[in-house]
Parts: sequence; C-alpha cells; structure tokens
Amino acid sequence: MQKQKNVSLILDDGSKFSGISFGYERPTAGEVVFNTAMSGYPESLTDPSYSGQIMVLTYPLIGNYGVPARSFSGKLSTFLESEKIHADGIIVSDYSENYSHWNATESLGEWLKQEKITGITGIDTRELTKLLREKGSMKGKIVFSDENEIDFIDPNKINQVARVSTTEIITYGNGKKRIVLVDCGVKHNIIRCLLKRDVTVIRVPWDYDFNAIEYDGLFISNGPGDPDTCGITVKHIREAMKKEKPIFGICMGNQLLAKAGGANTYKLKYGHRSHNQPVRLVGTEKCFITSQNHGFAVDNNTLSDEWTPLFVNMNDGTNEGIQHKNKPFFSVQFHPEAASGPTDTEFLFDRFIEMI
Ligand SMILES: NC(=O)CC[C@H](N)C(=O)O
Repeated sequence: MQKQKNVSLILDDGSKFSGISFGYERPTAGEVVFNTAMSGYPESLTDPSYSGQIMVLTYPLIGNYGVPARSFSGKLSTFLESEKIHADGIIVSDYSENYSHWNATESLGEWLKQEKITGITGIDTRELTKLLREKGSMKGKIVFSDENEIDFIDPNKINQVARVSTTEIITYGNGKKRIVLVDCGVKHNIIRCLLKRDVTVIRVPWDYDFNAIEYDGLFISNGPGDPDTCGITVKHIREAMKKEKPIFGICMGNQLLAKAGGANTYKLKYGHRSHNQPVRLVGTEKCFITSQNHGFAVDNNTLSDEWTPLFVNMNDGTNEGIQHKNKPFFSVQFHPEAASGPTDTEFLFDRFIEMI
C-alpha cells in the first residue's frame, strides 16, 4: 500500500485543518471556495472559471464514479469542459480510490497526479464550509511540511482570464449564422450547445478586437477571477453594442455586458457554486433550478434606465441576468449549458439564435 502523506490546509484567518494527500504532492495556494453539488467533479475541475481557486466539495463521498477519458471529439473535449484541470486544488471529506462507472477510465487521484494538482481528503468539509459561510471565501494554502512552504495568493488580483483564454482564433461548425465567441475561459459545453443549433462559432481571445469580424451574433463566455480585469473586453463590447446585433453572455459574460452598459459588479461573500440555485424570471412567478459557479455579481442598483434585471436569485435576491429594454442584448449569471447540473434553462440558447 502507498504511504499516505499528512498535509495541512491553512486559511488566512489562521484556521488549520489536517488531512491526507490523494493527488499530486505539491503545496498550493488560492481562494478557498465551496461547491455544494453532489456530483460533477470532472466538469467542475476542468471549468476554467475555477482558475486560482481551491475547491471544497461539501458532498462527502467523492471519487466513487472515477473520471472519464480525456479524449477529444474534433476540437472539443468529449466529456470534460476544457483541455485540463483549472482548479488549483481540491478538498474532500472521504475520497474513494475505488470507482465504478461505465464511462470511467481512471481514478480521480490518478488524474490529479498526472495533471500535478493537489488533492486532500479527510477534511470535515461541512465544518470548513460553515467557516467560509460565516467569514466569506478566504485565501488558503495546502502545505506538506512547513507552513511557510508557499505564500497566500489572492487570485482576484491576478488576470486569470489571460491565463485561460485561447491565444488563437478557432472556428467550429459551418452553419449559416456566424457567432463570435469572446473566450474569457469558455466551457466546452457552451460551444457544444451553440453548435447543436447549427451555427458557425468563431472563438476569439478575450482581448481580441472582434469588431473587425463580420458576424451575426456575439457571445461572451464565462471566465475566472474579477470582471474588473477585463476592461479591454468591456471596451470592445461597448463598441459592438453600437451595431445592435444580438448579444448573449453567460456568467462572466453577464458581468462584462453589465459593465459595458455602465453598471458595476461587486464580490459576493461566498458566491454561488452548486446545481440547485433557484432563479426567478423577473416579471413572472416562473422559477428555474440552475447550475452556478460565481463569486462576483452585478449590482442591480447601478443598471441604467435602458437595462432591466432578467433573473433574480431566490436565495439571496442577487442579480442573475440582465436584458436591454429595446435592443437584442441579454445575459445570465447562471449556466444554461449546465455541465454539470440541470438543463432547465438550455432554451436560452434557442432564444439567442432566434434573435439573429
Ligand atoms: N463562471 C464564471 O464565469 C464566473 C465569473 C466570475 N469569475 C465570478 O466568479 O463571478
């Protein structure tokens, strides 16, 4: 049997938790955030929006269904949300090295080791989450011997989007309608959802001036870190708004579209990361269960008269989407592409394509 290494999780308020390493043996630091979904660790770990973050899973049993193949279907991952793991570490309560699933090809621990990502088990993730709920998301580090092995890092002070966005233009599909996709750290299921609707997707880097491209619709993706790091993207979106072609944004895309419209964003205490976030369509009693992963939010009070909130979070009343009152621009804070999570709001992709 392999020797189990004891490791410590240290938070910047001085709290310390002891656990056992089950991934790559490397100290790591980042923002410690919790996710209350019961499944979906392969998708969440490869979601670029987790760049700079150490993910705590509250569901206790993790690893029991293994990890799918890291294969590609054309230019997209067959089962995952990007080419690699983007989270900077994972914290679980009860890691299961034994796995069973028709689609699994390796264990979570094996995958973490290959991708050099730290994983720790044996932590009371419910106690840890209670702390993060009381004090808010905190900086944290996982160390193997000495507490000073690595410094705390505030990932929101670093341009995470520049770390994960494509550096070249990539084209997918050959449908008649041409969508420019601004890649702030796009999840592959967003591209799959667009391609299912028979369009051409032109994926461009986050800071690329796409206004020179001929397109029918503009899509702004999800992405990691503080939306304030994407000033150049906001400038390009503001320019694009003059063309009055349809614009759809998801998560970071909601925040950047709001900023282009003159509104502000702020950091939530501990964010929304789960599969069961209830949102209400403003002006109706209709509620949807959504998949979410964000730490920042649009401040409704700063929306100009031209914009209106589109969805509202039923748990805390925060903004979950915006819509322009007379132009075809809208965006949502949650993930209609799911992956993982419920697909109740996938119809929003149809709405975008119909607008074109
Ligand atoms: N998934 C996302 O696009 C997240 C957006 C932003 N990084 C936030 O945390 O709010």
